[in-house]
Amino acid sequence: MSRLTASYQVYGQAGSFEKKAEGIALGLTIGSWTDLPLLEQEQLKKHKGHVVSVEEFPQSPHPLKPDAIKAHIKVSYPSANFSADLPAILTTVFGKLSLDGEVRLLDIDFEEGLLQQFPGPRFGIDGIRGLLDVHGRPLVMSIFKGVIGRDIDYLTAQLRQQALGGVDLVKDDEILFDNPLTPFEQRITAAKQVLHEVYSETGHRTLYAVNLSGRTSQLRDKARKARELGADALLFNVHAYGLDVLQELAEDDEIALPLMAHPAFSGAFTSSPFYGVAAPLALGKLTRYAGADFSLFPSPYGSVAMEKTAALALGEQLTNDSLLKPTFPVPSAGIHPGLVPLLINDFGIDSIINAGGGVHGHPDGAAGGGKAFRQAVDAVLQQQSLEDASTQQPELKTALELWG
Ligand SMILES: CSCCC(=O)C(=O)COP(=O)(O)O
Ligand SMILES: [Mg+2]
Repeated sequence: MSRLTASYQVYGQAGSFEKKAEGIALGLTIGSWTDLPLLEQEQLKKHKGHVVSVEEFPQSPHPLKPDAIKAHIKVSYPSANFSADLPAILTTVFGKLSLDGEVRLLDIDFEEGLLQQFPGPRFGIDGIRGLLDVHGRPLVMSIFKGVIGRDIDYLTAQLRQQALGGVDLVKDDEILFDNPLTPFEQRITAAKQVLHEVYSETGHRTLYAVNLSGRTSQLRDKARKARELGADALLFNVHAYGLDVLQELAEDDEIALPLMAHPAFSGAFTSSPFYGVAAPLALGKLTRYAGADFSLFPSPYGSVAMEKTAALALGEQLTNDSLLKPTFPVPSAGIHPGLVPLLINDFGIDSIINAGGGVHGHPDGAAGGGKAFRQAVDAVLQQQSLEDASTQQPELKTALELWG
């Protein structure tokens, strides 16, 4: 019978972890069974969790509890216990356990048969590159900024400047919801027109990811309408809605648009070193399994930084060999052109350089900001230092003078 294996981090006294692990394996599956008649025990055994391993780390004491050390526990669960969907899987491996003191879900290992039940990205990295016809370099994305309370003319003017800067994608800020000044459908049609104009003038193609928002029951129809209107991609605050909602959108052939997962709200359950879910699992593996073509997350060196090993592991989960297509890693927040060499070094060419303030805050405006990023990318690919490249590239020079 196939099984699913979950890895946990716990703290406790050395030597206490086998019992703790058995408690999890039993507690999350058949509960107490020892007092039941033999026949029933046999029947229930098929459904019991198994302790796979227990590893103690005496060199990692708890920072606040003198007696406690860290341990990793692995428990496997029979797939007969759950249906093949993320709500059932998450409830099985970390349902009530998530409420039971200092325990953190580090990873879930899906066997191939179970993994095949998940869609993964519809487009993946190659599919997105194909839409843009951009290969061999990281993509550059910018974010609308300061458009709340502004009308559609303001939004399209800002979009035009971003596209003229040569960025490959522009996304809504995740905090722009449906509103009377820039309604969802009008954003799509107006953006389409502007981006077509820029393409006619310059030959440069930019895609726009509109924020799919509102009540869950409306999302499918809104997303289908977006497709009818010619939307390029959908931004989605997946962790505010839940991964299964993303999966529903990803599997819908009448939507069939690239899906961009925003990390909003995920810090609430990924940030603690003691509780919650590890970011590489939540924003990496599971976001990919549920069907995101892009996953945004805090880079290790921007304004909202994620610890570097976690950010690198997250990028790895999005792109490693799998039955499923890879998801574009989008390390974000506080990004400026001076960080491009680090970003490419850490996340590779198959990643997206994403900036809001680093584009709009450029003294030459958003067009200048976009150009500075593209110039920084070209310099890195030509193995030139940004300083050297900036002698020939005025927008990059200005950005480096401003942000370093
Ligand atoms: C925390 S990752 C999400 C990035 C994001 O949504 C954003 O608005 C970043 O803006 P910035 O001005 O920091 O580039
Ligand atoms: Mg944002």
